[in-house]
Amino acid sequence: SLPLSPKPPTLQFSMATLSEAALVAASPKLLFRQLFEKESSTYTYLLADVGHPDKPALLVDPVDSTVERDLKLVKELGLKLTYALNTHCHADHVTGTGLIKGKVPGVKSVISKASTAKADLHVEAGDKIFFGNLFLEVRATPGHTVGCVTYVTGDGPDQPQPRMAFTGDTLLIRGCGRTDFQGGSSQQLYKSVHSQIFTLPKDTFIYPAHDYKGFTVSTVREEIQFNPRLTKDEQTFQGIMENLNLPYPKKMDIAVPANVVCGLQDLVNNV
Ligand SMILES: N[C@@H](CCC(=O)N[C@@H](CSS)C(=O)NCC(=O)O)C(=O)O
Repeated sequence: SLPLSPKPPTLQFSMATLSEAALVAASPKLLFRQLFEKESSTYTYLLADVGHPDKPALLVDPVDSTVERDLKLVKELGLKLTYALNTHCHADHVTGTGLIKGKVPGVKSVISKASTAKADLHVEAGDKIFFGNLFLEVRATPGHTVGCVTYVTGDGPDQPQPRMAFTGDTLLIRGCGRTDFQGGSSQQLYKSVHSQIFTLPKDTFIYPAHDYKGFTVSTVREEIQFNPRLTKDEQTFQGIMENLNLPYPKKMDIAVPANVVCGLQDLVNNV
């Protein structure tokens, strides 16, 4: 008789084989897009409740130079943009929130109260920003700037699972925001990340405002394990932050004054 040929291996994919961060947040209602602005390596996020008849949407951290692209996408997808949010007063690029307000009547700009920047809505820890039946919860995460917040998708039966945290510059993938200007404090940043982000469920997705190495998404579990700065004890972390020796952002002198007035330095009355 013929020798039995070995059975070809069957292909098996399990949750354990795939990187957790490669999975997309599961919600039949949430439309989610991650958009990139190359010059400042900034991520803008579009979220919408497509289970709601109006398809209300919001943008997190839009950039002035990519507003046209973002609004074209919003239109193509038939969404109704209701909010344009900033995680903080950015120092490296001009926010797109002011421009968006001028182009889409009714959109409200949002930033933290602690930022002292102009906006239609000033949020604080614990506030909820609803778009349709979905919402973002506000967590105060000062340290990169005094007014930094992290927006986290809601905790509830109809909200996206796993949760998603839009961390701005507080927590970057395998990094974190610098703490050497705009009221920055490495002590505060360490506390913010450990108390407000690392305490979220481990499968929570981390979506930062920047990435300089080509990463797109991480999870709380991954950052607790692999973040080269925030896995250290607080004293070592402070030493790391004091010795980053990063040059100031090239656009800082333009960006900060513009962003305190919603990105519209010359049109203060329109904010
Ligand atoms: N080269 C860029 C600015 C790069 C930079 O400083 N990034 C900030 C966030 S934007 S204020 C940061 O916190 N970086 C942390 C890090 O470890 O890189 C430019 O000129 O715009």
